[in-house]
Amino acid sequence: MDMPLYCSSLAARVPHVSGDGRVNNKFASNHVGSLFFQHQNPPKQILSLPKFDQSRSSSIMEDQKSLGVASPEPEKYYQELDVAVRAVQMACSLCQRVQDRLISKSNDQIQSKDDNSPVTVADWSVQATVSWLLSEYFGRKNLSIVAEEDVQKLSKADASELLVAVVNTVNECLAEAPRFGLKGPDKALGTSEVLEAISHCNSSGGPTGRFWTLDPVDGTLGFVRGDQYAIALALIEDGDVVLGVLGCPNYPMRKEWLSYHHRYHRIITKLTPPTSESWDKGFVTYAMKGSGKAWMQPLLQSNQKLVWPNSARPVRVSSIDDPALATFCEPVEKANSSHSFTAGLAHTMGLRKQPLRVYSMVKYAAIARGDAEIFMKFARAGYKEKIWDHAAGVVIIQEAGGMVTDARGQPLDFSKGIYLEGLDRGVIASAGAILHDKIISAVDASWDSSCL
Ligand SMILES: Nc1ncnc2c1ncn2[C@@H]1O[C@H](COP(=O)(O)OS(=O)(=O)O)[C@@H](OP(=O)(O)O)[C@H]1O
Ligand SMILES: [Mg+2]
Ligand SMILES: [Mg+2]
Ligand SMILES: [Mg+2]
Repeated sequence: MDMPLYCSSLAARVPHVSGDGRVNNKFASNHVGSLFFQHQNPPKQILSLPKFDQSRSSSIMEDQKSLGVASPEPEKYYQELDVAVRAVQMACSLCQRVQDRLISKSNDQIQSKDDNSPVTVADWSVQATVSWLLSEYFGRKNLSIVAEEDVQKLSKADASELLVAVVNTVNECLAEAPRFGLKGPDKALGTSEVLEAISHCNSSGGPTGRFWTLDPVDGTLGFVRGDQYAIALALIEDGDVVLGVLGCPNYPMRKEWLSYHHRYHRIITKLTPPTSESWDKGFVTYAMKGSGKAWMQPLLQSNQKLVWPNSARPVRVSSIDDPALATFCEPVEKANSSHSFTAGLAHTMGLRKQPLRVYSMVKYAAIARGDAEIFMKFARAGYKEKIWDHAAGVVIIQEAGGMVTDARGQPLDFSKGIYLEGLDRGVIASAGAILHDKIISAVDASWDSSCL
């Protein structure tokens, strides 16, 4: 039986890092477990690290060798991965609560940004919560985060109700931190602390050093429609995505329900709407670059405590390489990706199944866990893809055995700031090289006659 990458608990002793980045040695008292070891020479910000199981590490490294995967330093990112998975679990729980409220009563917690795209209490609240947690664990001073949202709208005079809703949602979520094995604040955060946590995520990334990238709610349109959405967190070092964590709170138990759309279900799927019990399954999937493995763990239920590895199991891409048997997914909105172009590609390469149109990076998760074989996105000319919309999904698919490139077969470049600069035409993800080559050839054959 495969084991998750590591199985220590972060929960035992956590340094308290104050707002200005100083560690004040105040350890959490309300944590579960005690599997920590003390570093001989503690690094500046982090005084304790999760216990690293050396015997497990060797077997991971052997697995990697047999897969031909170059092994990086195995324990380098374990603490980051541990905090990131727990933070995304918390964010999933936050989003589920907010989505339930949004769906049950229409209210003004859905706003439009300047580009007319939606943003909600959940987008700002997740960004504040994850930013606050990362600051606590890794020190605010050296923490760089590139994330989607800013405080412009929230800081306006007429947004006071919205801001109160965000502050309350953040505090409601952070109060639950101990259940997820993390330390929350000693007292509820004030408005300025919440705004500060959101606006701290204003890094612009780049080719050197380490930064996180966060899409607090990816597929906000799906989120407000009660449909699929994802929470995406990745760590990028010297331009490479080294960790990816994707929370998919509405991922259904049966993959057929992925194509279920609340508004159109009768016409499109002819499936009976799933009950909330079976619909709201969800999971968090994650991977560390070079490990040769990707994992998924179920969402924590309201009566549970997160005990690592929380029943994690490995995920692997599909072995299907015959286009006639493959399923491809793409964005729901035509405005985000040309459906007519992908329909032409599908015809050219012999894809027979109907496209699976799903909101958000859930599409990346679907490929990683073998529920679909291809993801394609061809945005209109002039649109520049942002790093937070792809980083987590890319490393998870790659470690699960799949491929992600642009339409020239080049890797996506996360080293050029907030955009995927130099992206050739579109993003293609697949379960393996045979399908991938066929898609790239089909794009080449169809591109000149397309209107993109
Ligand atoms: N015009 C245009 N073209 C291409 N892409 C765009 C465009 N506008 C927005 N976006 C980005 O698409 C993200 C949502 O992607 P999805 O795959 O979920 O699209 S869809 O809603 O299913 O159609 C969405 O992410 P979120 O804003 O986090 O939802 C955007 O970053
Ligand atoms: Mg997004
Ligand atoms: Mg978003
Ligand atoms: Mg958005």
